[in-house]
Parts: sequence; C-alpha cells; structure tokens
Amino acid sequence: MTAVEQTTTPAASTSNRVHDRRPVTVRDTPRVLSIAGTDPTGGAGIQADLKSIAANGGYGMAVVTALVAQNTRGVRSVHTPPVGFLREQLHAVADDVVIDAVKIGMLGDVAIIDAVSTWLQETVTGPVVLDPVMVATSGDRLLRRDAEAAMRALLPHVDLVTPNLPELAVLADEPVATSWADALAQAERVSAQAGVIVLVKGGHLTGTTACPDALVDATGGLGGDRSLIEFDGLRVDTRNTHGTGCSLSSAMATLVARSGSWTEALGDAKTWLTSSLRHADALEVGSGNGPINHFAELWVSSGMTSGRQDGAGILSGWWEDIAEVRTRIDRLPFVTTLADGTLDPARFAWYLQQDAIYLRAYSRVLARASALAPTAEEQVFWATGAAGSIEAEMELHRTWLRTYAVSGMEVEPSATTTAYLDHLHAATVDGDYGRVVAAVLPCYWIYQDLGERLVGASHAEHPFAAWLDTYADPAFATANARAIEIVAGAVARANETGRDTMRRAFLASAAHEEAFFAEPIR
Ligand SMILES: Nc1ncnc2c1ncn2[C@@H]1O[C@H](COP(=O)(O)OP(=O)(O)O)[C@@H](O)[C@H]1O
Ligand SMILES: Cc1ncc(COP(=O)(O)O)c(N)n1
Repeated sequence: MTAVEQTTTPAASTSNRVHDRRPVTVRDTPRVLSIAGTDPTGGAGIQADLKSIAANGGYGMAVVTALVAQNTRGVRSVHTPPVGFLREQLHAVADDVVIDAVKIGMLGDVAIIDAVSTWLQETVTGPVVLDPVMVATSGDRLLRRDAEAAMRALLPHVDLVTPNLPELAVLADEPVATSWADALAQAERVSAQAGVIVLVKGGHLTGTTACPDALVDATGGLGGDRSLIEFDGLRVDTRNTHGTGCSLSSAMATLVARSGSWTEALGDAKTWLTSSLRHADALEVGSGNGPINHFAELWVSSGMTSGRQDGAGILSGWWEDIAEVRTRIDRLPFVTTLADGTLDPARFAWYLQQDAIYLRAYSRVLARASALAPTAEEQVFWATGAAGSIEAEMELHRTWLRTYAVSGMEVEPSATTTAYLDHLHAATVDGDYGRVVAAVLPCYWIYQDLGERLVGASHAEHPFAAWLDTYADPAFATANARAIEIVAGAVARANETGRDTMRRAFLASAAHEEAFFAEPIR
C-alpha cells in the first residue's frame, strides 16, 4: 500500500507544556507501538492493543511492561521484568522502525513510568496517547498507589490522555465526578494544568442509557478554537467490556496517525468500538467480563461470519438507525421551547389534549401485547403498562388540562395522532407479538431518552417545571429498560422475516413520534 505522508499539527502548543504537541505524520498504515501489560486471555492489555491497532488499519508493535496472570474474572498476580530490560525493548524497536504513534497502557510503578517518560522525551516524535491504567474492570489494582503522582507528572509529556472517571479523579487529585458535567469540568482543569488533551470516557456513568465521550483541550486547540467536543453514544447492554479502555486508546493512536485529527479519530473510534461491543457476547470468551469483538465488522463485511447478533445488539442497531430522527426531535420548536420555558401555553394545552387521546388508545395496544405475551411475567409487564397509560390519561384530565382550562374530551384526534394510532392498531391485527412490542417501544424509549434532557432543563422558576419533573420518574426508566429487554428477547427468537417486520414497525413508530412532537408548532 502506498503511504500518503503529510505532516500536520493537530493541536496548538501551550505554555504549560514541557514540549509542543507532537506533529502527526499521516500515513495509510501507521506503525503504532503499544507499551503495556499483558492479558493472556487476549481481551485487555497489549493483546487487545494489537487487535485494535490492526482492526483500525495500523501495523501494531508491542513492548511489554509487566506480565499479568489474569483472565476475564480478575487479576491473580503480576510479574515485572527488570526495568533495564524494558529500556532494551524500547530501544530495539526505535533503533530499527519509524514509530508513527505510541499508545501507553499499564505502567505499574514509578520506575517504569520514569523509564518510559525518559524514552518518550529522547526518542518519540509522533503523537503519544496515554491510557492511565490504574484499576482493572475486575477491581484489581494495576498501578501502585505510590505511583499516582508519577503518573500525573507524565501527563505533560504525552498528547492525549484517556482516563475513565475514577482515573480522571486521581489525575485531578479530586473526588470522582458524579455527573457528566462535573467530569467535563474536571477534565478541563487537568487539561489546563498539564497542557494535555483529555479524552473523557462516560463508560462508568450510572443511571443512564447514554455512554458519551468527549475531547477537552483547555488551549482551544480542537479546531475552530474549540475546547470541548462531545460524542453521544448509546450504552450497549453487555457485561463484556473487558479491555474497552485499552482498545479505545490504541484505536485513537492509530486513527490520529491516519487522519491527523483527534476529533475525526474519536468519531471513527467510537463507531468502531460500539459495534465491537455489540458483537462481544457472540465471542463467548470466559465467564467474567469478556472481551469485545475487535474484528466483528471486518468479519461480517468479508462474509467470514454471519453477523448474527444477539437481540440487544440488534436493538442497538435500530436505535442508531433512528439517530437522525432523535436529533430532529431534539431540535423541534415544541421541544426547544418546552425546555427553555417560552412555549405558548395554548400550544402546550393542545399537545396535552392530543397526548390524552393517544394514551387512551396506546393503553389498548399495550393490553393487546399483554394478551399475546409468551410468559406470565411479560403479560404482567404489558398489562401494568396498559394500566399506567390509561391512568396517565385520566391524570392529564384531572390536573394538567384543568390547569390549562380546556376539556380534552371535546377535541378530535389530529391527522398526525390518527396516523400514529392507525399504525399501532395495524401492528396488532395479525397477532404477531414481536410486531406489537416493536411498534410500542419507541414511545417508551424516545420519551425516556428525551426526558433525560428535559429534566436537566427544569428549575424552580421554570413555567413548565412540574411537567418537566414528571420525566424524572425512576419507575419509567425501569419500565423502559424492561421493555427494551423484552423486545430484544422477541427479536432474538424471530426469524429473518419476523425481524424485518419488527424493525419496520419500530422505525415507523419512531417517525410517528417525530411527527407527534412536530405538530404542536408548525
Ligand atoms: N456498555 C457500553 N456501551 C457502549 N460504550 C461503552 C460501554 N462501556 C464502555 N464504553 C465505551 O468504552 C470506552 C471505555 O470506557 P470506560 O469504560 O469509561 O473506560 P475503561 O474501560 O478505561 O474503564 C469509552 O469510549 C466508553 O464510552
Ligand atoms: C494489562 C492490562 N492493562 C489494562 C487493563 C485494564 O483493562 P480495562 O480496559 O478492562 O479496564 C487490564 N485488565 N490489563
């Protein structure tokens, strides 16, 4: 393959740094060195790095810092070769091969950190990504506590650092951030202090279906003088997340050396990582937190594997298929004015009336799902949803519609409401459980997802505070998660035709959701 070489400087330098950010020599197949510990089960550490580099189009090389006896369940012991031998490995590579990018993983102790830091300063001219590995997914320590200060001191010598939330707290020398906004602020402080770009990872956030990541550069060097670029992502429902941090940082080192842009690199890395997580369960490696499937996309596209996914994976795909619908819903005037409080109360009242009509019919469709359910538990779940839906309709009349001095019963369903309800009723006609539950799911899922953002807009003086606060009901989040699981189970049981019918029902309902939110303000 011909190398397309071009030197770029992806980010500006800063006075806090001991060196200017290293320029990137862009190459089709960059030669990427991982300096990290081992995982004999192949899911994390240097074994994951080599797979990640290859999957993202690089030539992988590996210098081992420590040998770790671990598996998907945990770490048993660590053997650290003499630090002089680490130096010999580093020099052996650098004396012979041009290194286009470096990824650093587990360092373990102060002596190793110092040796790597010296070598970086003396030898490396390409971009350096540091994954500040401290604790494995299993909870075992991989960095001695007395080496945390040395890890902080290493930051000014690298270009990008990729901490998870607990690691970010150690780098900032502060308590662990409890919200995404706090994590971004903490990353800004670390970036300003050390002059390094911080890739903040949302994998450890709790109580949300989102899994965001962000690039933070206090010097505003992210292009267009930006100091923050966020990447939304959907959390894949899997326990097989062993080595995600290792794999992401190696992918970043490889992709920045291919494109010259940290932002582009993260966009591509996240898409690839999400897909690799979605195919993780199919690998069936180990009984603990198993590895991700680094080559899933390549294997499927080359016809090597069928790409048969588990139900949750298929649903994540549907959710991504409606990403544009969700983005458009977020930007609808009804939604933005509801969030900022400028929504015309008459338009709100009209929406509530249509919502009441919708809920009454939706309740009957949920009752149909209950009637068709294959297990007693699912029967109860949908019946409970049906009851909740009709109760919500009555509550609208008792409270909201009274507050807004209108009587919902006089109002006719709009063409949009009618079209949505016709679609839901049509999904019930042939007694196909999968089709019914796929059709009702967007109402749960989109409402829950949008609600998470609307709750954030609420405050004591907000004119719609009482309404926005209803989105925060944890029972709804639980019901949404269960509805997703049930539909995932149904799709896993369905054949190809059944899956296609379910997907079409889901996508159509999502489109009806958009129309429903668009209608109050045209
Ligand atoms: N369940 C998940 N679904 C989708 N992405 C995930 C999931 N868990 C982690 N990630 C992503 O994997 C990467 C590593 O995240 P994180 O778990 O925070 O770090 P670490 O593996 O270092 O503990 C991030 O890009 C994060 O967004
Ligand atoms: C050698 C080594 N390096 C890093 C990790 C962290 O893995 P994770 O990405 O799951 O936190 C690990 N378990 N082993």
